[in-house]
Amino acid sequence: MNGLQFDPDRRLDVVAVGRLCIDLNANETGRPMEETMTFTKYVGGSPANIIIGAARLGMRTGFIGKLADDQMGRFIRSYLRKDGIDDSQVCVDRTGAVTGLAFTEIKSPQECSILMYRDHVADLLLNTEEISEEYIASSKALLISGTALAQSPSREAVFLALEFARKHNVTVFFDLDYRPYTWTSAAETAVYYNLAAEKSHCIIGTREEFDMMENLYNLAGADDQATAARWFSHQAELVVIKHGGSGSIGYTADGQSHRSGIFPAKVLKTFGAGDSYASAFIHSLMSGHSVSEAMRRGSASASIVISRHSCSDAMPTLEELEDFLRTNEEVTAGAQ
Ligand SMILES: Nc1ncnc2c1ncn2[C@@H]1O[C@H](COP(=O)(O)OP(=O)(O)O)[C@@H](O)[C@H]1O
Ligand SMILES: O=C(O)C[C@@H](O)[C@H](O)C(=O)COP(=O)(O)O
Repeated sequence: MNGLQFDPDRRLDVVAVGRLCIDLNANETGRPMEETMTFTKYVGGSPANIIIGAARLGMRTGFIGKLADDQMGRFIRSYLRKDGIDDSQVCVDRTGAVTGLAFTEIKSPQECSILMYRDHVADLLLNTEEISEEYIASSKALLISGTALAQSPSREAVFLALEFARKHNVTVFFDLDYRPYTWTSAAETAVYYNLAAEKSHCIIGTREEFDMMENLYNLAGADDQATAARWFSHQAELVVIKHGGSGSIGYTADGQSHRSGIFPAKVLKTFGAGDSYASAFIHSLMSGHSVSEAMRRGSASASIVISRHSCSDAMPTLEELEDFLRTNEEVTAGAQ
C-alpha cells in the first residue's frame, strides 16, 4: 500500500506548477562548452519536463505557470498544446521578464553540466492572483518543484497552491529539483524546502537534495530510512530517495521499504533522469501499480531519456515504455 489517494471524479490527473523554460542542448558532445558551437532548442524546466512525460504516458495534464511575452514563451505554449497539456492557467508576463535558458554541456556521459541564465525570468513572477482554487480542485494531483520556492512572488503562489490542494484533497507530489544558483542563502533554501515538504504527500529527491534540507538542522548524513521517517509525522505517505546510477529506494508510511535497480543505458547525457523517473513514477502510481513497480517504471523511463538528446522531447509514450520493459532487464544496483 502506498497510502496515496486519487479522487477518480477529477477532470485532470495531474497539474504542475512552476517553471517553463528552454533547454539548449549541446549538439557536439564530448567537448566543453567553450568549444561547443551549436545547440538544439527544447522545452525545459523540471516541472515542464515531468508534465510532458506524464502527458506522453496518457495522463490528463495541466500547467500553472508564467511565460515571457517573447518568441520562446510562444514556442513553449505551442509545444504544450501539441502534447495535449491544458495551458489555460499558463499566463504571460507583461513586465519585460525573459524566458529562463539552460545551456547544457556534454563532456562525456558521466560529465554533464548545465549553465543557466535565470536573471529576471518570467517563471518566478507567477503570483497568488494567478492561482485558481477551482483549477487545483479539478485535479487528482498537484506537482510542485523546489525551484519555484526560490523567490517571491512565485514562492507564495506555490504555498497558496499547496493550501488549495490541502483544502480539496489533491495529492501533492514534491520533486525537490534543487538548483543552487537560484537561491541566495543555505538557511533560506532549507527552511522553504522543509516547509513545502511538510505539506506534501509524496517527496522525491536525490540523497544530496535531502542532505541540503537536513544541513540546517544538523541532520545531514542521516541514512535514507531516517530521512524518510522525518516526513511521516507530517503529510507524507511516500518518500523516494534517488541515488543516480545506484538506483533508488522508496519508503512508505506503513514502515515498508522498496528498492529499485536501474536499466543499463547507453548514456548520452545524465540530465533528464530525474524528470523522466518522476513522470513514469507518478503515472504508474495513479494507474494502480505498486510502489516497487512504479519505481521500476521510473527507472526504465530514465534509462530511455538519458540515452536520447533532450529531456522533454525524449519522454517516452506508454507504448514505448511498455516495449522497453518487455525487451530490457532491470539490474540490481547499489542503493542502500
Ligand atoms: N547511469 C544511469 N544508468 C541507468 N539509469 C540511471 C542512471 N543514472 C540515473 N538513472 C536512473 O534515473 C533515476 C534518477 O537519477 P538521479 O541521477 O538520481 O536523479 P536526478 O536526475 O534528479 O539527479 C535513478 O534512480 C535511476 O533509476
Ligand atoms: O530544469 C531545468 O531547468 C533544466 C532541465 O530542463 C534540464 O534539462 C535538467 O536539468 C533535467 O533535470 P534532471 O531530470 O533532474 O536531471
